[in-house]
Amino acid sequence: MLSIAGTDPTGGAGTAADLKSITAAGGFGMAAVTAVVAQNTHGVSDIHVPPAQFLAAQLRAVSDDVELEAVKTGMLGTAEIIEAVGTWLSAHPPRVLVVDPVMVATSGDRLLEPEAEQAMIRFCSLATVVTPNIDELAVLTGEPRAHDEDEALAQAARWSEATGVAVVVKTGHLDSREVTNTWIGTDGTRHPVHSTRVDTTSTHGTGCSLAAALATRLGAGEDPATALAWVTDWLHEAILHGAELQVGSGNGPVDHAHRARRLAAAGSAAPWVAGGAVPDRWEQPAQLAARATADGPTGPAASVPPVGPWTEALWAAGAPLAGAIEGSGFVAALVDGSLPEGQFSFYLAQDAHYLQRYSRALATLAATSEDPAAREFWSDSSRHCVDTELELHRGWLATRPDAAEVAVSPVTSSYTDFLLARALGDPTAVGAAAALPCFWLYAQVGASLPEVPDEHPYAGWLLTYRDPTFVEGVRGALGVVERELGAADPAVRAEAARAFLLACRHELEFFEQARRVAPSAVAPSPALAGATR
Ligand SMILES: Nc1ncnc2c1ncn2[C@@H]1O[C@H](COP(=O)(O)OP(=O)(O)OP(=O)(O)O)[C@@H](O)[C@H]1O
Ligand SMILES: Cc1ncc(CO)c(N)n1
Repeated sequence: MLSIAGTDPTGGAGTAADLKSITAAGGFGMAAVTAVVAQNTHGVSDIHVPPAQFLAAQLRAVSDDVELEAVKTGMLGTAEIIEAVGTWLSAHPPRVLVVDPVMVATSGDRLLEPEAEQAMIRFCSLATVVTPNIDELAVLTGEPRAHDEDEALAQAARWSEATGVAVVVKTGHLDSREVTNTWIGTDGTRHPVHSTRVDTTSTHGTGCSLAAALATRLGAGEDPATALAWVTDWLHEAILHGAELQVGSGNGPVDHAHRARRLAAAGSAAPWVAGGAVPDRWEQPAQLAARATADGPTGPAASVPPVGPWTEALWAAGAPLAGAIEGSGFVAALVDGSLPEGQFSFYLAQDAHYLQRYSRALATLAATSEDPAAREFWSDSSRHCVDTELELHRGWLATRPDAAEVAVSPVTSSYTDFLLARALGDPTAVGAAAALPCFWLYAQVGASLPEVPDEHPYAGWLLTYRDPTFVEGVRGALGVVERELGAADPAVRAEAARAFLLACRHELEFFEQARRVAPSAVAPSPALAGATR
């Protein structure tokens, strides 16, 4: 996959952004340089354009040796450069050509000579797809700048029909809470991909990154809707975490590698509970908390407080995981409402599988507990799972048949198999401690907002887990676990603490799993999306 673009020595835009984006999208990146640009996060200070013959020599060096899947062009700078690239492309037409008609940088600096605009407009007709921002779309079409998305879509559709080139309409420059990228096919078909706006100044190079990643996915054979959904989702994460890079003091770059790092961490086979985190024999409550907090973060206070020394020690040991859940991408987006609907649907479909199995684990605890109060509690909870709690799931999934059909995932089955094994094969103190995080940590997330606004897209979910009946259930579970631990042998108690911590970690994995599948696996089919939006 070849990028033909200018440079950015601070790594945020141009060929540097393209190579990082191509890598992130799963391709092998190559780059031919059109212009050497002295720029940083504050803007462009100088541009050196090497002779056009020299670019032609670079391109020949590539095509003499390498067969390309796709080409992306960015900053072309001058009419001579545009012509050199056009000549080379005509001799070596790639299967996929994405043209990002770069004219003006986010900083406002011109990256194309004004007299080269007409050449750029003609050049665009060579493309499979062009990715103009709102201002560039106006230049391309020779029409006034679109005021809103509908106007931009109509402009793009007219231009696309006339030229036979597809357009991705990007609403990044419009003032809206949603940012939508829409693929407009030459026959007028539309594939909208919705994303939420990130309040950030780290958007240097977003246009380059989108175009390069899109070319890579299309070059790999993905259809336009699937490719654009992947790119938009990946770029959203890169923008969201761009500021953490702390690169420059102006408009910073996006973090192209954030997803790769997150997935690498998720793939780690390191043990979830370190050897020695739990004593072999747990004799005194403080033994556990002391070990768990000696070398790690402490975490938030429990929204439903512990009911005695044993559950207090469990919270202290599990609190870093409660903190990790609170700060996880999935839960943070669920709580602030920016979670893509497809991810929520995937999560909820898995949770429906989970609750069916969880209810069996609770019924097992009801059957094996000697204490009549515990028996009654587990039995009520088992039923509550499948009647009341699952109502939420049934309601949501009834209108999303594609999500409702998703089979049980490996993360869901490893959690539920673990719970069932603890309930079926271990002393009841262990089974009870394993079942506790599902109550306790859900109440924790349910309580994260002081108030749930009516228009919150996931209000139903948040309200379920802050409901007084649910919180009462959490207290019930805490009471049972406190008594079970108090009565247990120290070795069994230690097993119970281990099971509790493992279950906390399973909870984190369970929430995060929806961010580890491709958007095409969690979103409704494109046809359905078109019909429902
Ligand atoms: N603030 C934001 N929040 C969420 N997504 C954004 C934001 N800004 C940009 N994007 C994403 O990046 C894509 C490209 O952004 P934009 O429309 O700003 O392109 P551009 O102007 O060509 O970029 P460039 O600054 O590189 O020239 C958008 O379509 C959108 O997917
Ligand atoms: C080289 C280059 N290409 C594109 C852009 C647009 O962001 C930029 N700033 N620099």
